[in-house]
Amino acid sequence: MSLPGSGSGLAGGPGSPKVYVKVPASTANLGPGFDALGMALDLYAWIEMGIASTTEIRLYGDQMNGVPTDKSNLVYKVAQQVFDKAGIAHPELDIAMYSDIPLTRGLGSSASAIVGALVAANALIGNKLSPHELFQMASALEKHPDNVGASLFGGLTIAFWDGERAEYLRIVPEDRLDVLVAIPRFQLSTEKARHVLPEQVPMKDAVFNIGHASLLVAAFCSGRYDMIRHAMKDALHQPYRAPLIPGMSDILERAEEHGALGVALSGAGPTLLALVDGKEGRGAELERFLLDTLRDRGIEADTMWLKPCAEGAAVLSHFDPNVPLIDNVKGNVRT
Ligand SMILES: Nc1ncnc2c1ncn2[C@@H]1O[C@H](COP(=O)(O)OP(=O)(O)OP(=O)(O)O)[C@@H](O)[C@H]1O
Ligand SMILES: N[C@@H](CCO)C(=O)O
Repeated sequence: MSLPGSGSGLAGGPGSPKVYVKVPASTANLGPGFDALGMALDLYAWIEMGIASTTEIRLYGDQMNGVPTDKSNLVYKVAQQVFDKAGIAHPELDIAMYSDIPLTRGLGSSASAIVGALVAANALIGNKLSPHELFQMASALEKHPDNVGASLFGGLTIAFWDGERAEYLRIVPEDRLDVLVAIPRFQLSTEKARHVLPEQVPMKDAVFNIGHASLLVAAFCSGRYDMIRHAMKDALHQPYRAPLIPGMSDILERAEEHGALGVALSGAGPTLLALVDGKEGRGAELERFLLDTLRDRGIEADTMWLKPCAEGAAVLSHFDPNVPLIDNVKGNVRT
C-alpha cells in the first residue's frame, strides 16, 4: 500500500505532505484513581511528521535533553507501529518535536509522545485507524490508560486497561478549577516509582481506594468540589512513593489548610499537584506553602498554574510546512 502524497509508495522528500499534532500534558491518578483517572492540562508538545528518504529527528526546547534522535526515539518507534497495524511497510520519517512538558516529572511526557506519534502517523495515512484503536495501542504501550486517555481525548478520563482492552469515559471539569503544580528539579522515572509499590495490598486499602476514587469522580460529575478534600486520598501508591519525594507527606497532609481543594502526587511524581477553586483566592499562599515545604526538605521546585484542558491531541492545519516547527509554534503563539 502507498502513503498519501508519497508517489510510488514510500518515497519522501520535498513536496511530501507533513502533519502537525498538538498534544496536551496530563496528570494521572488524582490521588485514589491509580492507573484509572487522568486529566489533560494546558501544557503542550507539538510534533511534525512527514515521509522522508532518510530518517531525521529534530528536537527543540529545553525539555528534550537526553531524548534520542535516532530510530530508538519513542515517537519514531510508535509511529512505525501505526504503519504496521495499517499494513504499510515501514517508511523513513522526518520528525520534529517541541515540548513544554517537563520530562520524567509526572506530567505525562511519555504519554504525550506516544499519543502525538499515534495521531501524527495515523493522520499521515489518512486516519485509517479509529480513535478507539489508537487508545488500545496507547494503553498497551504505556501499560496503563490514565495519561494516554487524557492526552488523546482531553478532559478528565476514567479508564481501565485489563491487559487486552481499554475503555474510557470522559468528563470536562468546570472552568473555575485551577491546577497548581510544584515540579521538583529532579527526575523520577515511572519505572523507579512503580518499583517501590507492593505486589499485593491489604483488602482494607483496596476498599479505601474504591470508595475515594468513586466519590472523586462523582464530585467532578456533580460539581460538588467541596467533596474533593475528602475524596482525594489514596492508600495504594502515595504512601509507598512518599519517601522518594522529601516534603511530599507534609504537603499531602496540610495543603488543604492553605486553600487547596485537594492535593496529590501527579502521576508517578515527583510533581505535586493541587486543585484549587479559583486561584485568585488563596493561590499565592498555597504556592508559597508548596515551595517552602519542599525547600525545607532540601528540594528546589518550580511552580506552574495550569488549567484542565478539554481537548485532546489535535491535528493542526494552519502550520506552514516551509518553516521549522519551532517557528510555527512560536509564530502561532503556541496554538
Ligand atoms: N517527546 C518525547 N520524545 C521521545 N521520548 C520521550 C518524549 N517524551 C518523553 N519521552 C520518553 O519518556 C520518558 C519519560 O517517561 P516517564 O513515564 O518516566 O515519565 P513521564 O511520562 O514524564 O511521567 P508520568 O508517566 O509519571 O506522568 C523519557 O525519559 C523519554 O524516554
Ligand atoms: N498511573 C501511573 C502513572 C504514571 O505513568 C503511575 O502512577 O505509575
